[in-house]
Amino acid sequence: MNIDSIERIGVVGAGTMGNGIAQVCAASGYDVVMRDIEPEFVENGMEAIEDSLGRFVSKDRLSEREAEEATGRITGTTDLADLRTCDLVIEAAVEKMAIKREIFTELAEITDEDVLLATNTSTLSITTIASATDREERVIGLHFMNPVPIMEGVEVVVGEKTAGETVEIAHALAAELGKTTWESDDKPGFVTNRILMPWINEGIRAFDEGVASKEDIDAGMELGTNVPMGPLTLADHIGLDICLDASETLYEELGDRYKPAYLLKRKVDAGDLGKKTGAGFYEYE
Ligand SMILES: NC(=O)c1ccc[n+]([C@@H]2O[C@H](COP(=O)([O-])OP(=O)(O)OC[C@H]3O[C@@H](n4cnc5c(N)ncnc54)[C@H](O)[C@@H]3O)[C@@H](O)[C@H]2O)c1
Repeated sequence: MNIDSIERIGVVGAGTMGNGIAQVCAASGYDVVMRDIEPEFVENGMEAIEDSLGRFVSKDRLSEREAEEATGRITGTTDLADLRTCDLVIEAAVEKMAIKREIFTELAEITDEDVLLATNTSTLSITTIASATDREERVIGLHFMNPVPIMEGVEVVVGEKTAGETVEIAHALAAELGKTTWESDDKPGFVTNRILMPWINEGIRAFDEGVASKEDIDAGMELGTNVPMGPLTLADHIGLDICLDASETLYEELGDRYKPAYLLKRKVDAGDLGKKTGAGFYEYE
């Protein structure tokens, strides 16, 4: 198995992330089979893809024909067995360990043994998901960012038993989709959500405790720290259920993370205050 042998990609889940992943795969020339549990969810996913491709066409970033061809490469289904001929599967169903494990067990049963199984989980352990299969070395985290067609980054998450070859294919696939990757070990929340979720929760808490209006909390973070969206707007974009599931996993695994970091105190005591002293976490000329 190598990147050139991948022609057909299965996507499990047709929600916010699943339909975005299906879209970028199809727009990059892959045949896609997208599965959800109800016909209505599959239809909604297909509509979201058509709308999104339409926006690319109206901004001259895609021709009408390319958009039509991309849509034509996607088949919707409610039957997981329709993914049996896929060369690689990306799971983007709900953020529940029991459901993901069930899906992975079934995927391992229906697909060829060398097929790579990736999960888009935000926080859950790749190793635990992989252990529901008989091919742990071929299971990996491919954590796309929302909205998938717009965001350039993909986090590659390496489980305890993920093989080097699987990691290589994951990076190569992301590159084929026009994405840029970074790698994380299989630790709760990986790089992104381990840092993002406490930030979102602190924004929600600040609002709840009357620090400022929700508009002013978002404006403060946007204008004050140069992020494109404040925490409350971003939480709405991600989906509050997804944020809660992710936060619960982090809380369960990592506990109270709000005390000043030990390393922060040590750096300050050492006089490494950042750019102004020439060294902080990075070194400056
Ligand atoms: N929303 C985000 O910003 C974001 C970003 C990165 C990763 N993720 C992760 O991506 C995954 C999907 O999140 P989402 O935001 O697309 O959620 P969503 O609620 O929009 O969509 C989830 C979809 O999965 C479907 N589903 C449930 N059980 C299924 C099954 N057994 N088989 C197939 N489909 C099933 C649901 O019907 C729903 O349509 C989660 O693991 C989430 O943590 C989300």
